[in-house]
Amino acid sequence: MLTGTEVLTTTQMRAIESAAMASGKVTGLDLMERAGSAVAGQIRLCWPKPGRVTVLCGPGNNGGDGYVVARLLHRAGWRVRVLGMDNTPGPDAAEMKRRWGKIGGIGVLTVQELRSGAKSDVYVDAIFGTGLTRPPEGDVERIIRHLGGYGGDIGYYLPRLVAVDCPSGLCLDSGVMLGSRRGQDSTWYKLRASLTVAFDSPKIGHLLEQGPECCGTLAIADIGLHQQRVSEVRIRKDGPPVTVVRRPYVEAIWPPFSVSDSRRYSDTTERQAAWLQKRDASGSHKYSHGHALVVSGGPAKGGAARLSARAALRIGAGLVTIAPHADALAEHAGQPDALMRRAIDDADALRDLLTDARINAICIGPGCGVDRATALLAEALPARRPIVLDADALTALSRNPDLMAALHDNCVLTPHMGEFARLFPDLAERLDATPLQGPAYSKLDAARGAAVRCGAVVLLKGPDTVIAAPDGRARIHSALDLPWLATAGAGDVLAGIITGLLARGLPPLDAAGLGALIHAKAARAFGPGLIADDLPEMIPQILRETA
Ligand SMILES: NC(=O)C1=CN([C@@H]2O[C@H](COP(=O)(O)OP(=O)(O)OC[C@H]3O[C@@H](n4cnc5c(N)ncnc54)[C@H](OP(=O)(O)O)[C@@H]3O)[C@@H](O)[C@H]2O)[C@@H](O)CC1
Ligand SMILES: Nc1ncnc2c1ncn2[C@@H]1O[C@H](COP(=O)(O)OP(=O)(O)O)[C@@H](O)[C@H]1O
Ligand SMILES: [K+]
Repeated sequence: MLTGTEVLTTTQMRAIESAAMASGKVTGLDLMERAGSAVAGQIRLCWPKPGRVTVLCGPGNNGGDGYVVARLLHRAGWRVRVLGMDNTPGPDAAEMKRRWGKIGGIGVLTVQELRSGAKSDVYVDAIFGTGLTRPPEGDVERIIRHLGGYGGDIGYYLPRLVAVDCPSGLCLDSGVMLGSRRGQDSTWYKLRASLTVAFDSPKIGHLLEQGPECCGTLAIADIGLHQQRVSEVRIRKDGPPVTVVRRPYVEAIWPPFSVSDSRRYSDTTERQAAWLQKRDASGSHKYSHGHALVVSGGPAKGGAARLSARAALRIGAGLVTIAPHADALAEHAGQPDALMRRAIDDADALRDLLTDARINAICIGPGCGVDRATALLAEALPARRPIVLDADALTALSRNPDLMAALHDNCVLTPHMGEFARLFPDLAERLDATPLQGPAYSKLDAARGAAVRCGAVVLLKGPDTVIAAPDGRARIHSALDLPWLATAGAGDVLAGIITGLLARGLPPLDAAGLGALIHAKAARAFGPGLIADDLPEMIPQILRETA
């Protein structure tokens, strides 16, 4: 269910590039020409009238792409200034530098040089790309700070920064600026490109943490590496052995803020849409769409679970039962009438209820209370039914190693960062450390590490939601355009949507991925002013619009 676009690590990208070259069908120079040509093409699409451009070229192949951009924009009538480094680049970059050298000069890549002369309409950042290994320092650091607006005038009115592959300093495996403290509004530097042109596929760092904000609009250019998008690679007889490691697979199911081609993301087929809308022949009566049980808590705590239950109903679970403590049963007498109610006071009562094998998905945590969640999880987990653990259930887990050990691959954990840190403190600590080396430890690494450790699907919530399965498959859902989704109860609704999808029979990773997508689409469709109660009510519209 749901096809996103494949996301690569920088190692995978390099392996694909090497395999392409080893196949003899393409040279490094060809790829560099195509990459530079894609960037120049995007610049001309965005700003058709030739103007002044400054191209900043670094020491490696990213810089090589920059020299191509300079040559092609010059040919298109732009007034081009190039600043580069006095270095010994690889042969392809050296050749592109030489070709540019026949057309124009190369200034020194320093802030003084950048500030001298006429201002440009467009600045092209071709300093570092996938080869960044450590925080920028020296002249390069000063240039990046300057471009980021901390160093002077250019940054403050620099609307047209175009990044080649990524804004320099961004680690494409994690989405953090190397050397910059995570999670804080960095006083270090933060480049904000208006356009980033990357090659073949998005990389992890384009989608996570600071990546989307720094990249601006993300355009993914096809540079003809399709033949390498298979796991088995044929090598020329005399070529070096190349292995392309392409599994486990990571997918982006929603693009960050703004991409040039959003059709690459979150496709549902006609058959999947029909299933979501119940137009197919999958069910003839309510039980064929499953029976979800949403465990609730004691008196005055029922709102959260009711949000979950309402969402499970709206996403199409055939039946939903809310199960509070008997003392709170009366509170649940109101809307929606479609909801069934059944008191559960203790683990014995839950065991009785679970003798009904038709209950095929459970949601536990929202408004449940930690002690109650602890007791009921001890009963529910060994039943091995699909189950979503959120809120108080996650706190219960973090306090009870026995419960943690009882998790299984039908479980979906939905922690936000605070809950994640309680559950997996060592992983959270690694994430919190200032990244000084690339590839930096990422949210994806953390979610995957957690999923492997606990043997369950882990959905780490945030503006960039990462979902990982114990077998290594993962999905990334970036929703930076939805700050209004950070509202009380939004997580309870998400837990309910996922529970409903589990009840309808989706496997846990798919239920979590599709749940995150529908949840965000509902928030996007409602817009600012959203409260969590609005989210379930938007689901019918989202289902209708699913193509
Ligand atoms: N993959 C593809 O399909 C294609 C890739 N292409 C392009 O190649 C780019 C990758 O090129 P790349 O590997 O040469 O690395 P790049 O980003 O230029 O930087 C590496 C250089 O910087 C240096 N360096 C690193 N950190 C540093 C620091 N903090 N401060 C100072 N120096 C630092 C590092 O030196 P070292 O770490 O060895 O000391 C090395 O010299 C990729 O982003 C894309 O634009 C396209 O041309 C064609 C298709
Ligand atoms: N800035 C943001 N932009 C987009 N989505 C966000 C943002 N902050 C949080 N979210 C999403 O909102 C939901 C909040 O869930 P949670 O933290 O559990 O809140 P609550 O416990 O109040 O329900 C999650 O789905 C999360 O991914
Ligand atoms: K760059």
